[in-house]
Amino acid sequence: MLTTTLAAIRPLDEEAMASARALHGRLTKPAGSLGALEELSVRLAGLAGSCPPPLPESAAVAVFAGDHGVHAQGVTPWPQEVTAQMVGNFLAGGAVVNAFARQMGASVTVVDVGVAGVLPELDHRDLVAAKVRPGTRDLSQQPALTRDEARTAVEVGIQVARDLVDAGADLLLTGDMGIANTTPAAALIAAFTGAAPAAVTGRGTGVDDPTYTRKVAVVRAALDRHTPDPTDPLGVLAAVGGLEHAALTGFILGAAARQRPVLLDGVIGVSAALAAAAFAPDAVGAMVAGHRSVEPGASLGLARLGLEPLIDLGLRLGEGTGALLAYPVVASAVRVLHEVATFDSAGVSEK
Ligand SMILES: O=C(O)c1ccc[n+]([C@@H]2O[C@H](COP(=O)([O-])O)[C@@H](O)[C@H]2O)c1
Ligand SMILES: Cc1cc2nc[nH]c2cc1C
Repeated sequence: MLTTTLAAIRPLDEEAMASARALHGRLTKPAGSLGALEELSVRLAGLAGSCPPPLPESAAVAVFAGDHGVHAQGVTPWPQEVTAQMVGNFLAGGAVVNAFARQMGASVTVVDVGVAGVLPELDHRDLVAAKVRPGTRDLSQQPALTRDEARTAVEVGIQVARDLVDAGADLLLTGDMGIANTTPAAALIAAFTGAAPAAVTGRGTGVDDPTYTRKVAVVRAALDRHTPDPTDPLGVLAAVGGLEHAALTGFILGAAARQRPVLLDGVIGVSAALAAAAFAPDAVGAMVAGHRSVEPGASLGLARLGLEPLIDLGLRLGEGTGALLAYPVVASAVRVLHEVATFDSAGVSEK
């Protein structure tokens, strides 16, 4: 499934992009006046292979949840059981992602790809039960996952993307939940960019100074132990990744293979995007950076991918919340190509 997905990922369609650029030049606005939205809409035309590209009308967030053996190293102040408890909160509709999704008219799909704790007794109809294993191993001591486990998690993400697209989703949004998951995200970003552990490691849920120092040391120790090879993305994900990071990698690849844009949320989505780009460089064409997380690794990773985030509100929540806030910006960028009059049709004089 991974191999066929990678084979289906194509470069952007240059002809559709040229048409979109030409159309922008005829619309009733000064050339370039929509800033980043213009190039975004051009790219989406290239992804869809048509101008205008389809207006996104059915956005779907997938929140991939997993736990982390590295939690044992004291890299976060939160107890591990919060991951399972928040999955319960997502299913009950009580989390920030649910509130934002209702605001934006998006669906929320919760995927248990590796929660260690016991999920609360709830209506689980909205839960995709795809646990690869109950949490990763401690990446500072041993590989977090076997290659087989990492591949299985990637394929969970591909399948979720396929199922959402088959059900009518035309825009996919990354979401994540996993106490301690900013530690593997930092390690992945360091592995793929070559940046120093201190440059990519952030304060996650809000760690104090001693915890931050420990977290940087843990990321450094993991990289020293495994020396992950950035040209072997499955090996990197297995050594220092997480189950939700691996599944998100597959989710992004699955979106790209079906020519659907995928809006990246925070640092976990960005770390997965780097892995996806290592599998298939053309997958970057499907990626849209939703927002700039305050995690330093997120900015570093986006710069490496050549992506500029659409919004910057100082968020560091995860769940898909930053991606959701950017959804109306993406839809507006495309709507311009569908609805705005040309100078000719509206009888507006050109300069
Ligand atoms: O999206 C982000 O950039 C982001 C930044 C900081 C924290 N988080 C969320 O917080 C959790 C991980 O934080 P931590 O400190 O336990 O590693 C996890 O559930 C993430 O979704 C997410
Ligand atoms: C309460 C809580 C909610 C979250 N949502 C995403 N990560 C989170 C981490 C915590 C701790």
